[in-house]
Amino acid sequence: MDRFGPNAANSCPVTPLGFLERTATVYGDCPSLVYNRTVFTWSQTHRRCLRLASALSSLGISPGDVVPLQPPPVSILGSVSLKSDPFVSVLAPNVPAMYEMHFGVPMSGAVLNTVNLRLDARTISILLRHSASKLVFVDVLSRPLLDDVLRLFPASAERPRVVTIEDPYEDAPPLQSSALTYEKLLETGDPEFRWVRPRSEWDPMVLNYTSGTTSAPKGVVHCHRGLFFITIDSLIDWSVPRRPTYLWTLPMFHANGWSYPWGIAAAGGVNVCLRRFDAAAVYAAIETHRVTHMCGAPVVLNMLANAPDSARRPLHGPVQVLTAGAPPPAAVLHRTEALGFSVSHGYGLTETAGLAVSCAWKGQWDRLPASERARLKARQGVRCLAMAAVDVIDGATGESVKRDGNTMGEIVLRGACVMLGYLKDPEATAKAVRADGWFYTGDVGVMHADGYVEIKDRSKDVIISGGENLSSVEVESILYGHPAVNEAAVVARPDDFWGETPCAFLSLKDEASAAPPAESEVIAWCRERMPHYMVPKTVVFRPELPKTSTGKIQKYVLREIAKKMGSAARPSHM
Ligand SMILES: Nc1ncnc2c1ncn2[C@@H]1O[C@H](COP(=O)(O)OP(=O)(O)OP(=O)(O)O)[C@@H](O)[C@H]1O
Repeated sequence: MDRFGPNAANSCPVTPLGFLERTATVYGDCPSLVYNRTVFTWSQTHRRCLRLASALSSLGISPGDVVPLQPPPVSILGSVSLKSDPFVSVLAPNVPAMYEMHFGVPMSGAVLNTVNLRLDARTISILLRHSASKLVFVDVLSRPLLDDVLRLFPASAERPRVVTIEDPYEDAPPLQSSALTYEKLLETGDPEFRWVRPRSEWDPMVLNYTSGTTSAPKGVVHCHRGLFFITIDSLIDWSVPRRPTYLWTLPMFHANGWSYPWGIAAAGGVNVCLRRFDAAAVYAAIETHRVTHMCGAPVVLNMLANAPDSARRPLHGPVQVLTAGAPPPAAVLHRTEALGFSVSHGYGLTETAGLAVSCAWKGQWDRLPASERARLKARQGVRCLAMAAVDVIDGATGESVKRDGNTMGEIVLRGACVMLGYLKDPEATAKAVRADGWFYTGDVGVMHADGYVEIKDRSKDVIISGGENLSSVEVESILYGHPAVNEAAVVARPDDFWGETPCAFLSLKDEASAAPPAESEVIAWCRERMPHYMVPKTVVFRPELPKTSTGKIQKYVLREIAKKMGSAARPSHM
């Protein structure tokens, strides 16, 4: 047999950036993006992204061998050298420029860093300095936030150049005429620019900081190859057809919107951009644009399911909703599906750039009662096609746990979309990506007999009561079934006798405010539905539960509150 290997024709680096050119050829006249009254076609989006790449490249950002055809006027761009640190950060909601940057920035050879704009100024200033960003794009409404961020830079630190993204639909204080704006920058770019292809598919393409749910955010770096695989996988796994109408309810700054900016381009779909949203805005956008697809954390499903009648509109047809990012309680899935949404559930991390595992649906499950369907759908599922493997392993032995849906272990993953590593943090990288070939997620789960994985907790959230490991997620999912409960989070409260006991923090639905349940009622309700050791011994009502900027409940904040409560009085009845 001949010995074949890679050759010049089959080993060109893969990248999701190439999807744009193809889509502009096929769907050039079709709408690519809608934002208020602004509508672009795919050929316009393609040219705008090339302009952006060209303009950035003239700032000296590209690897050095690309000469811009029309050098921009120096007076507009000033002088800035981005050669040594090619990170370009952006602080913006889901507006057209944010979408274009997912192509235009890496097409210039730079690495895109989308910063969560709900973070506080201190954290953002740390992230910008950590990534040594030399250029920051900022949404016009976030200018005051960025000013605060820059004020926190030490006097000796180099400040990034700022480019403001204006918005004709928003009232914002006028900018100085000398200010560099996104559109001015684009005007300097060449729409025929030959974009900078990666020299290797392992070249970094994006940097994303994790949500900071369990600790300080970590800078996750992904390469072209990983993003190419996850993008294609995300389309196949969710069965996204050609030309979907996709509503941007998931922030693009959250793990690059699970890689759907590139995915919707690949499918030639319409990106419906929303700067801000609530239930009424989402229902209205679905009706106006005849949305077919949208993504959101379970908190978004909860918002849709618990929306007042005045905010709701009947759905025109099937709307596919993909949820991930936190455990979706079965009760919330059930309620959302009852409204006509077709919900798919997946699991992923910033470190996998999107969904690596999904609850692949089996036809025979359609015949089950709705509550049973929701229970099955709340499981995280099986590996997506492009992933090599997922397993749940015992921390001590490194062996797979029993497939009994009961034995807990750490969820580990292997596949092309696993990150390159954490920026400037070799220690954390080595802890997460180990020599045994697994990426350690830090999530605790079980493997069911049918090969489906289910998350039981994050390792830091597991409650150990009387020596028994107790899944806070399981208790929460039952609490979500209580008719008065809007949101539930269960954390450990220290206990002199049991070590820890479950403490439930609840926010109630608006309609329950007239006759809110008492703590004892909730406890009694739980005792009828779960083993006694799992029943919360304390119930705390709050108007709202604290959340991270990506909508995840901040359990560490609640854990601190529970810790301060000290040990509960020793129960006599257990
Ligand atoms: N379908 C899901 N069900 C349960 N949990 C999920 C699901 N999808 C994601 N998660 C949780 O979200 C985590 C990934 O979230 P993300 O990458 O946004 O940062 P974070 O882990 O919240 O923040 P940090 O790592 O800084 O604490 C997973 O490790 C898991 O705990």
